[in-house]
Amino acid sequence: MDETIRLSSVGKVHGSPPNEVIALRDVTLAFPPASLTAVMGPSGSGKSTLLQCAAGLDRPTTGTVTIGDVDLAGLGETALTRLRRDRIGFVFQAFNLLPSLTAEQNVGLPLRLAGRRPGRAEIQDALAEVGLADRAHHRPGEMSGGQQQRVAIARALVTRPAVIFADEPTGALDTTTSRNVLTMLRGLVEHRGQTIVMVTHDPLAASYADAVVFLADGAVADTLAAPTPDVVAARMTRLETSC
Ligand SMILES: Nc1ncnc2c1ncn2[C@@H]1O[C@H](COP(=O)(O)OP(=O)(O)OP(=O)(O)O)[C@@H](O)[C@H]1O
Repeated sequence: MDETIRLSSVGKVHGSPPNEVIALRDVTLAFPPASLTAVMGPSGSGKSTLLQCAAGLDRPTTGTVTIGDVDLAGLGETALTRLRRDRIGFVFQAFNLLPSLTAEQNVGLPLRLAGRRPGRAEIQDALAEVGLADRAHHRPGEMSGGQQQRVAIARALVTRPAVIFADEPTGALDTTTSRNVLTMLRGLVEHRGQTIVMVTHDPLAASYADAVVFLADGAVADTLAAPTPDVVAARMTRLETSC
């Protein structure tokens, strides 16, 4: 089953006249299965809006978003909520784990929200995928930042989503820990065919991606395959100085 995520001529206007802000302009992109895509761009260039529209958290003003052959615009609120819950995983800069729950309970949360009693094996599998099989009974406060982010990634994986959207997943981590988390994300793409779309400001993080999409003023300014940190940094500098 082809589960490519496609944005076709997506535009997004926030607010209403006279305070309209055009956040996305005619964005056409595809995120193919088993790929890691980095989304970069200056502050206010539309990265978060792009993620929100691609994830069905916000509806585009114009254009379409499809996951495989499902057009998100054709879904009512209930169906869209179900699609987000079952087919999309989210990872955030601040981990967003519940502090009073163990790693195992945090990872099981999306299944509980879907009305299912989580199976021990599926939670253990998700924790093993992020190298934390032995931490199932620890609470977030008993783990390092990198370990907490790995629990959050296990939580995103547990529903076997078509795509994981990650908003600055290494933004709160030091360089060494970031590298570990990025290597792990890369491994999920290579070994289990996971599709991941990651917003980042960090050229090093972007260099782990298969492709980088650069946004400027709401439009795709450039794309780069096989990125290296130096080339990414140079393109970012060029974009930041031209806006
Ligand atoms: N709810 C909103 N209402 C009005 N304007 C908004 C809203 N959300 C975003 N914007 C505007 O849309 C534009 C794009 O914002 P967005 O948050 O997508 O950018 P970004 O690239 O993620 O920025 P940053 O890197 O600073 O987080 C900005 O001009 C922003 O001020």
